[in-house]
Amino acid sequence: MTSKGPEEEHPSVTLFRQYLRIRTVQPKPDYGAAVAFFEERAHQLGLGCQKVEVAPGYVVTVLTWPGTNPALSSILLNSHTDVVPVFKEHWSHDPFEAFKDSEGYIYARGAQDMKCVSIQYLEAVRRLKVEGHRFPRTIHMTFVPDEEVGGHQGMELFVQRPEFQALRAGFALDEGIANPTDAFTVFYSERSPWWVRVTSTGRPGHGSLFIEDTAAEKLHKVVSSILAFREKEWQRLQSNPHLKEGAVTSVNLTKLEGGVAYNVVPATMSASFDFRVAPDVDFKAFEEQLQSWCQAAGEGVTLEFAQKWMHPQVTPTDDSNPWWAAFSRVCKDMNLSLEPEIMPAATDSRFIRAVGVPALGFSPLNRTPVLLHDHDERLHEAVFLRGVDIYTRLLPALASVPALPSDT
Ligand SMILES: CSCC[C@H](NC=O)C(=O)O
Ligand SMILES: [Zn+2]
Ligand SMILES: [Zn+2]
Repeated sequence: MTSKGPEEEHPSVTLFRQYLRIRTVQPKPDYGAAVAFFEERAHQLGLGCQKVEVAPGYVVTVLTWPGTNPALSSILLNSHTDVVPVFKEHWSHDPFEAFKDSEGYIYARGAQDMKCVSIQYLEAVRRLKVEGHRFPRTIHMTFVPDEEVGGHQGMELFVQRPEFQALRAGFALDEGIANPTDAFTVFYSERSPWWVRVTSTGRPGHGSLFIEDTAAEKLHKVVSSILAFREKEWQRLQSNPHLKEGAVTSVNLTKLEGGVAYNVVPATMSASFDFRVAPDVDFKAFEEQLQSWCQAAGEGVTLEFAQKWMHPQVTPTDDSNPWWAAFSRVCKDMNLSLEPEIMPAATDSRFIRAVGVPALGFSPLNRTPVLLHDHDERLHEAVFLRGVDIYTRLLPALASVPALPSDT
């Protein structure tokens, strides 16, 4: 694939690169610049623009293209504006310069996750508007803060607000993950994040003695139980070619804390785990399992949750779901092959589905190595532009889904 010279760059690519240069990087994203960028887009495209401050300094920007039949529920196109931090020394190019190499690869934090999608939505809407189309259903684009740190000051608050209700969303698209093959991955559910800290307390004393009932011994037991469970889930995934990563429960030990000196046996130690619980798990039984591992380790071992998502939802991927029918029909017509999966990580889709709005996680990026959150995150401009084509076909179909019982 060759790229055009800068003077011939496709204007959608130029806009994408402009957005990539806005430093909405955690932990201190420049949200003000992003909001101003989308307000400007609304102005240029002749779209409605609403700013909803869900928490001080956390604004959700909503761009609206009204449909011809306001009685129908709307299509929600969601994207988050923040991006994860970088390790600059590991990048071939400045991650906030949106450098394009001679082959057409654009290097930038957010190139895949998910600034591409925000601009692809906008450019598809622009094309359709320029061509003079109108569709029955209203299309809302929401640009939300805070997803990369859990969405608690973003979509989680927004879905509870009257402004969200007023959008009357019937169906949503949100982010997916790139696929290195010819196929496109589409996510119909997500694993639930459970962040668990196990704290063990025990007898302290001199480091030279055989102290009994130490915090470390008991913590070790819990760690062993949990890592044995991890191995079991890993084997289950490995041994069944039909299972994808998101269909089993994963866990990683991500933090160990405690201790003050080599020769002081500490009274407290803790271990933190990032669990991602598969949607078909019995959540109550699973929590009891965690508690019983703690109890089995001995007295004084407790657990607390830093995240505990309890509302997994599945968006049906069969023709009983008219949104899926419309989505998959377009993909079929365009000869795109789809791989429906459960999202291994957590996105804002979980908040959308939890308030009863069916959602698909879809980033139209095939033939692209998975580089989200990685060094040298990049996207080829041709793949980006193909994604605009795909939304240009998807939006008319979704915004023309005939009236549904749920619309009334
Ligand atoms: C559990 S809130 C954190 C959300 C985060 N989302 C994207 O990476 C994730 O770790 O999945
Ligand atoms: Zn993302
Ligand atoms: Zn991310």
